[in-house]
Amino acid sequence: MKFVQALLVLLAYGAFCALIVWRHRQRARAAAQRAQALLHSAVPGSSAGGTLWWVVHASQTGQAEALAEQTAQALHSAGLAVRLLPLGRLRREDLQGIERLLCIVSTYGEGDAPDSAAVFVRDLMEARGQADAQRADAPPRLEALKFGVLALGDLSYAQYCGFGRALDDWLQARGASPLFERIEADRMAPSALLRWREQLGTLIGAHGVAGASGVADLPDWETPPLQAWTLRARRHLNPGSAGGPVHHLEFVPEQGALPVWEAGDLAQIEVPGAPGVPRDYSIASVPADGALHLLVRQTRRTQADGSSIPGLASGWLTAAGEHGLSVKGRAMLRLRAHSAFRQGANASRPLILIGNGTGLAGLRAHIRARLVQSAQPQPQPQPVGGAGPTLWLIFGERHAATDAYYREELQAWAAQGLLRVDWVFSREQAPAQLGQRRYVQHALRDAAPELRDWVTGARGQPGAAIYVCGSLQGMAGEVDAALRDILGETDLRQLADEGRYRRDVY
Ligand SMILES: Cc1cc2nc3c(=O)[nH]c(=O)nc-3n(C[C@H](O)[C@H](O)[C@H](O)COP(=O)(O)O)c2cc1C
Repeated sequence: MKFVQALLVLLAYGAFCALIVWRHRQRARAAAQRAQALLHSAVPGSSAGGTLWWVVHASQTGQAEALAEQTAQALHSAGLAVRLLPLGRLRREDLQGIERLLCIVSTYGEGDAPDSAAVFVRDLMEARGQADAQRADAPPRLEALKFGVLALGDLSYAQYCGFGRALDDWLQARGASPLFERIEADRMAPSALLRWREQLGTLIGAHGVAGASGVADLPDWETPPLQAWTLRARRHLNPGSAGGPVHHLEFVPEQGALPVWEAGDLAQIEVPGAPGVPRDYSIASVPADGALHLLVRQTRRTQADGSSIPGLASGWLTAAGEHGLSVKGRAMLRLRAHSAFRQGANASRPLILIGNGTGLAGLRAHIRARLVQSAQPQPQPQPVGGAGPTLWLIFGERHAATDAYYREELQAWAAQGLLRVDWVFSREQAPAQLGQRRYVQHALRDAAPELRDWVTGARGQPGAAIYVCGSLQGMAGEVDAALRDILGETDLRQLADEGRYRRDVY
């Protein structure tokens, strides 16, 4: 009897959990569908005069993009006509006809625009030809435009909110007038996001349709809560390395099933010593791996007396004991969709994956996603041999003996013909070549003809997409220069515009 009762309770609990998961998925799907409906398409609004509200985002890791989706949704729910798109897709002709514009933009590099806005900066913000306003490339005049800017940034950078400020200044210099003072959010500060929301409320109050729902009714506006995850395993991948210790970590949720994410997404982790300042890490696995994998290098901070101690977040993640996270210990974590680095429309293209150091994490997730896909039964027999692998990894580190992370699995996939791996070790040169270190950009230049074949589709496969993950300093800039030389400036720009050149750099 007791057994039956227990079974019934268990079944009821199981059904309850399933319902919660189902409702959560329904809501997430509905939110994604709403955002999709707004993307690139004007939603017919019933506002007086039918003014179209343009909501644009410039985002590297998706925070500005998510806030722009929520902003667009709020306006739409209030009965306003809305168009949502990346700032990089805003054309000169569009801009000249716009009356209302809301910009949510982050800052990267040293006060620069995110990659997706590079076209806008180059073609519009840096346009010369002031002397002759009739010229096609003259900076536009925007007297009819009223706009608002939400600038995302991080106060620890010298050029705080550099791009948001530059965009604001540029719009005003072109004759546009601000609807309200620029709002700056230091590391997504809730107080700043609240001010943005209040400004939206005011705009909606003034322009929205009576009776329509507005900001207050919006679901999913808040950042999703952190969840408790358990560190299931940790492995030191580079003992004896000249570089900082690199660890492979595996997390599973403390309760419930593994949530869904895609290759390219990020995990945000809050470290006990730094509440409210979560750190982003590229996820190195896909859900089919059964756990969330991270690749973390222990960094060191120099103290006032010249001695160095482990970095707050990386130190905690990579050490057990009192000041660290032990295996079976708990970490508070949330997943962040990073649409700019997902496969998206590149799902059936070959991938060229370029990175260094722990940048291998994001690239490994893409490789694993493809292997999971290829392991599933295919409706059509896949072409065997002939055209060769559809994944090409070009990975740079220091020493072959210590720093070839995931060597066994990568080599196994290479042996199966699924993957081409080019290892580039910078400190393996013969003594005579010392001082001429070899990095991924050199490997790219050496393989230029093959790279062109991959990208143009000359191998009998669709043209490849290029993904770069790793350090901005040194690697990403040099890789970009090498790609420009190999493929030509215009073609590389075209690839970026088509979403076939994507970067996750830090
Ligand atoms: C490599 C890197 C460089 C950054 N440079 C700056 C900067 O110069 N100024 C600034 O205010 N914020 C800077 N940030 C912080 C981002 O702007 C901030 O994290 C923002 O919330 C990211 O939004 P997104 O997810 O929409 O790209 C930088 C972040 C990274 C990872």
